[in-house]
Amino acid sequence: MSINLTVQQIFSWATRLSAQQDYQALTYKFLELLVEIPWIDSAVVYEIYNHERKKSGETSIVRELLIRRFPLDFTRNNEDHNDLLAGLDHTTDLNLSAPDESGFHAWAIFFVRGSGGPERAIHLEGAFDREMLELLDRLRGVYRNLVILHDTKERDVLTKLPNRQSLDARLLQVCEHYRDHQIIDTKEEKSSWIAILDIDHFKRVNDDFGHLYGDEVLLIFSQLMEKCFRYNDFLFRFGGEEFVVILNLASQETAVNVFNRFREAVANYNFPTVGRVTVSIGLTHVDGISMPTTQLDHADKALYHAKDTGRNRIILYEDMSVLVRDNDHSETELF
Ligand SMILES: Nc1nc2c(ncn2[C@@H]2O[C@H](COP(=O)(O)OP(=O)(O)OP(=O)(O)O)[C@@H](O)[C@H]2O)c(=O)[nH]1
Repeated sequence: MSINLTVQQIFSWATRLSAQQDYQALTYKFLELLVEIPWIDSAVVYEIYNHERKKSGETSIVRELLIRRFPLDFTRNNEDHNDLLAGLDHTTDLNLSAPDESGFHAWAIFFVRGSGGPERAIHLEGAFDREMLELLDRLRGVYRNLVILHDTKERDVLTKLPNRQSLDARLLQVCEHYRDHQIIDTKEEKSSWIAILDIDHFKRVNDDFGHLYGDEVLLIFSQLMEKCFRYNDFLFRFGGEEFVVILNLASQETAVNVFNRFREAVANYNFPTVGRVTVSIGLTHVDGISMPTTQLDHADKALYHAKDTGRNRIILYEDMSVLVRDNDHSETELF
């Protein structure tokens, strides 16, 4: 079997991959190019997040793998990919099935690490000999360099969560989905919700303890988010002490409960040196009619109302009276 990929082709690949605007486009293009290779039958990318969870009532921390298949389908419940990646050697960059009598491997998994974002696993099926694997490793190197570049651009430096720029792209995708699949009844379990989460009196944390402790609060806060929300929710650092969550596959009641649970988790957490911290949350339904900026504006109005009415609470935009919405608007404009 001949490899049929020349140096020029690899160069053209690298050029096409580096022309992609973001991580999503890059990974779509990478998978598209891989399956064009005749000796590759299928190609899938998985994102692997290492989550540490404390079991309730126990003090020991359990490391739990969370694996997302690319691209994440937020309209479906978690598919469990842990089996696929269990038993692999995570200390090397390449795992292989046992070779057949001609020396070909039926599957190969290449890891991509060190980007600051999640670890990626490229799962290839087909028939691979040593020469092909060497070539694939070079392609992995090209992809890895570009993933590092995009993760640096699309993720927040401190918390490693996707940043504001990533939110804009993701929210547009979610809104477009609901434009085609409108959900009017918010009791529907298939709804999505957008929330802005703002740490209360964060200026005081900085003023009383210094910026370094402030940063530590932000970091722990982001880790609590990762522990409390689910596989198919999207988390972002919006900027400063503000974070955004797009919660998927939830009714109104579930959404309010989930955010309340998170609010309590923050209020009950003993932040090192700083002690107790609380969070206010403004929440709204992704309705499939409004523009993404309007949805964010609604969540922001609800957040303002939560701040105005005592903090450490959740306000649902849909529960606010028109009068209160308008009042908050005038305040928003004043500041
Ligand atoms: N340590 C740290 N502080 C930050 C960062 N980004 C923004 N801040 C600080 O966050 C604080 C936000 O303060 P305000 O907007 O006045 O709000 P607040 O004190 O949280 O009060 P409320 O939101 O009304 O409860 C400011 O002091 C910013 O300097 C950061 O990356 N690290």
